[in-house]
Amino acid sequence: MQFIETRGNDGKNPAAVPFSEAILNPRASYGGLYVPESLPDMSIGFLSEYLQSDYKTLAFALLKAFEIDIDDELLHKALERYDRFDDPNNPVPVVGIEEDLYVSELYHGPTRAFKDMALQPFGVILSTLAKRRNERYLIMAATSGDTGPATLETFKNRENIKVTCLYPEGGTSDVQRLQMVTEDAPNLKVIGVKGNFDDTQHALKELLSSETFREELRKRDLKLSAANSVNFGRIIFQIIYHIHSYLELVRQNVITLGEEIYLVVPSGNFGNALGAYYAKKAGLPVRKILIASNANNILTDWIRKGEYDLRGRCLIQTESPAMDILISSNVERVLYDKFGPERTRELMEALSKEGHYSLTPEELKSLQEDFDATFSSDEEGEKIIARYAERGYLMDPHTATCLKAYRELRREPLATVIYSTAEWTKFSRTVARAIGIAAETDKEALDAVSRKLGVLIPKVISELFNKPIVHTTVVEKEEIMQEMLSFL
Ligand SMILES: N[C@@H](CCOP(=O)(O)O)C(=O)O
Repeated sequence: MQFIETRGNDGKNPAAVPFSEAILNPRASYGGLYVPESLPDMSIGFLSEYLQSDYKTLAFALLKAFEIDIDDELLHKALERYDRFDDPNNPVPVVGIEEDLYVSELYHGPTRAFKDMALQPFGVILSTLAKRRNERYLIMAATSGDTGPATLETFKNRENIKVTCLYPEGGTSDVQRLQMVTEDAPNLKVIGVKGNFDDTQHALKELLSSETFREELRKRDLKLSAANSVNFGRIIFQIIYHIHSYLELVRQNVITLGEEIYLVVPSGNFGNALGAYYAKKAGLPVRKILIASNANNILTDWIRKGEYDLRGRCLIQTESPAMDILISSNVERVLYDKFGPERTRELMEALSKEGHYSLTPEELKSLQEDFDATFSSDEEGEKIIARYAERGYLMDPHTATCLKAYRELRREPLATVIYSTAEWTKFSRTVARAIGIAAETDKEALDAVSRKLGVLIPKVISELFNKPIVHTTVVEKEEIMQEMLSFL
C-alpha cells in the first residue's frame, strides 16, 4: 500500500510513499498530510474471521490488510506493548452502562489515556526503523495533555531518538503536567509554552515544513518526524479499537454481526474520529459517528452547518482540556477523502489565509451522511459525571461529553459505543467537584474521590507527586525553535 498527499503533490516530494516513509517523514506537499491511497475491506468477511480473536491478533490482521512495509517480526514486537496494559488479554474493556450503551475504555495503558493505544506500538516501530537505517530522529509532539505523556513514555531512552514535547503552560491538568515534567531521560525535552494548544501545534506544523529548521537539524545529523496524529503512523492504530469495540458487542450478544451501531467520539484533533470514519468506510457497520465536543465547538459547527470558522473565536480553557483545540488536524483527511486533493487544498488555504471556509450544500450533505455533532458545557459534563458516579460508573470529563451526544443525536434505538479517552485520575479535581468534594489540588482530589467512592488510584498516578520535576523550561511562542535547538 502506498501513501499519498491530501493537498496533491508538488513535484518535489515523491508522488507516493510506503508507510515507513510516511511515518519517518510526515511532511507532505503544500503543508498537507499523508493518507492511504485506498482502504482495505474490513466488512463482514473480515469481521467474522476475527470475531473470536484477541486484540493483538485483530491488530496484526488489520496492519497486514493495509499492506504496510513493516516486517511481521517488528509488528509483533510493537503489538507486545499491549501486554503492559492493565489486562494484557483485553487491553480495551467494553463495559455496558445502560441497556444499549457501552463504554469502550481506551485508557488502560501506562499513561492512562487513549493515546497509548497508538503511541505504544508506534514508538517501537519508528525507533526500530531509525536504528535499522542508522538514522537519528527528532520527534516533535504538541500536546493539550494526553499526547505528551504518551509520547515521552514510548520514546524515553530509545536509541537514535530525541523528543521535544510542547505543552500550553496552564492548559493541562496538574496530573497531565506532572506526567510530562517528571519524565526523566536524556533524550527528552519538555517545553511549556506561553500560549494555548493551537499555538503549540502551529509551531510544530511550521517547523515540520521549515527548510531552515531542517537545515539546522541536518547540521546535527538529525531527521525530523512527529508523534501527533498528523503522522499516519498514529492513525492506523486508532482504527483498530473501533473494530474491536464492535466485535466486543457481538461477543457480548448485544448485537449480531452486521447490525449497525452508533459510535460516539469525544474529539479535538479528530484522530480518534478519523479512525472511526476509516473503519466505517472499510465496512464496519456503523450508522453514524457522533462527535462530542466541549465549549470549543468548532467541530459542531463544521458538521452541523458546514462552516469552519476561526474568526472571532478564542480558545476557551475548559475542564476537558485535551479537547481545547480549534485547529483540528484530521478534518483535512476527511475533506480529502470526500472531496479530493484540489478542493482540500483550496479549503485548507482559505482557512489559513482567511480564517474560515464554507462547504457547499452537497458537501455538507456528504459530511452528514457519516457524522453528526453536538457539544457540552463544563456544567453539563459535571452533572453527567455525578449521575453516573451515583450509579457506580466513574468517568472523566471528556467521556462525559459523549453522553449528551448519545441522548441528543441518536435517531434510532441502535446499540451505541462511547469512547472513554482518559481515566478519571487525570482530571480528579473536576471529578471531585462533580461529586460534591471541594479540593484545592489534584492530589487532594484523587485521595478524596478514592476514599469516597472506593476506587483505586494507579501507582503511575499516585507516585507522580513524589517524583522530582526535571523539566522547568517555559518559553514564549517565538522562542520555541531556539529552545529546541539548544537542547539538541
Ligand atoms: N488532544 C491531544 C492533542 C494532540 O492530538 P493528537 O491526536 O494529534 O496527538 C492531546 O491530548 O495532546
